[in-house]
Amino acid sequence: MTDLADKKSPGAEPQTMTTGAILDGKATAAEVRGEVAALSADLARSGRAPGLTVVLVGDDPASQVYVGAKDRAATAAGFEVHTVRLPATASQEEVMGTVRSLNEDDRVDGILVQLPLPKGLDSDAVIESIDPTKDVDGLTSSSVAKLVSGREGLLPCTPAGCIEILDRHGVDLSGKDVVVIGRSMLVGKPFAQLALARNATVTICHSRTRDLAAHCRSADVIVAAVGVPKLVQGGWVKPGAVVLDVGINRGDDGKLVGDVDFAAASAVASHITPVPGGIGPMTIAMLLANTLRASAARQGVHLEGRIPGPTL
Ligand SMILES: Nc1nc(=O)c2c([nH]1)NC[C@@H]1CN(c3ccc(C(=O)N[C@@H](CCC(=O)O)C(=O)O)cc3)C=[N+]21
Repeated sequence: MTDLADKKSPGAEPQTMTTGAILDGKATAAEVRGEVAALSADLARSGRAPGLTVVLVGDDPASQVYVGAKDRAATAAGFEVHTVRLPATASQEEVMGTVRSLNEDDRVDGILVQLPLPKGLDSDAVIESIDPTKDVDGLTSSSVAKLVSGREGLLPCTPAGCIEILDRHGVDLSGKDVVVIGRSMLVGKPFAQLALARNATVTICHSRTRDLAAHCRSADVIVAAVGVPKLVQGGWVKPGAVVLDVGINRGDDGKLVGDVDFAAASAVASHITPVPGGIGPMTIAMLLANTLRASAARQGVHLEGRIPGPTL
């Protein structure tokens, strides 16, 4: 964690405003990945290393970048990683057939189908075809049902990464007013469920919300996950609030920008995640943790309690 107050030049006026601490997702994710790598080595000694297969359909440039990052991180953690590449013209049956053969492959502990799929493919049906015990993205209806009903299961990686970075910095959600901006199945809805399980009071805002700024101004924690560059302004953040920026928007200059105006929000927030270097790296770290968990379960090895990441 970097305290912004440390960056003052010598002799500067003492800071009277709330100074935000940057929640360093890159460093926190590295810590998680190190723990996963050590457990992965234990597992490899007693049986075999965790196996992750990523299914990439088409040639979306952003997806190529993300899949490359997942592959490198999983390889560095000692996993057996494979990427199955299918052309953008692949049929529904070809994609689902690929998933079914991975379901039956004993060396594959985790299956991740990179989203979004090319137009014309039914991604819900593809996701549903994943064996729930191998659903390291936590997106199948089986995983969603477990999350909503409070039973242990594989949690979606981005929301899990949000909780994990808070846990590792001593930020407790119990009793807090949490505002989630965005209602996607990948982030907004599952994060709201996790925050609820941590006893937060949760409001989910979306495109039809009448006064988003007012909701944000009253929030103790803001989670921005809509994909609108710099939507959350500094004046929307209550002094001392916690801000998690899940937005990954590519600007015209090619640079990444989040859903939060970081410069303005970081002056008032108590803790804030940057983009890049915030929730993105945590997402990948949680994918590794989920794959490790799935692999230990498949191999009948009890690592529970030692695997990083939130549980219900
Ligand atoms: N089935 C599926 N599961 C996913 O989890 C999934 C997906 N599909 N489709 C796309 C989104 C996006 N996503 C990211 C993961 C890491 C970074 C990440 O590490 N970003 C770096 C920067 C990377 C860069 O420079 O482009 C950072 O924020 O610091 C970003 C985005 C996972 N997703």
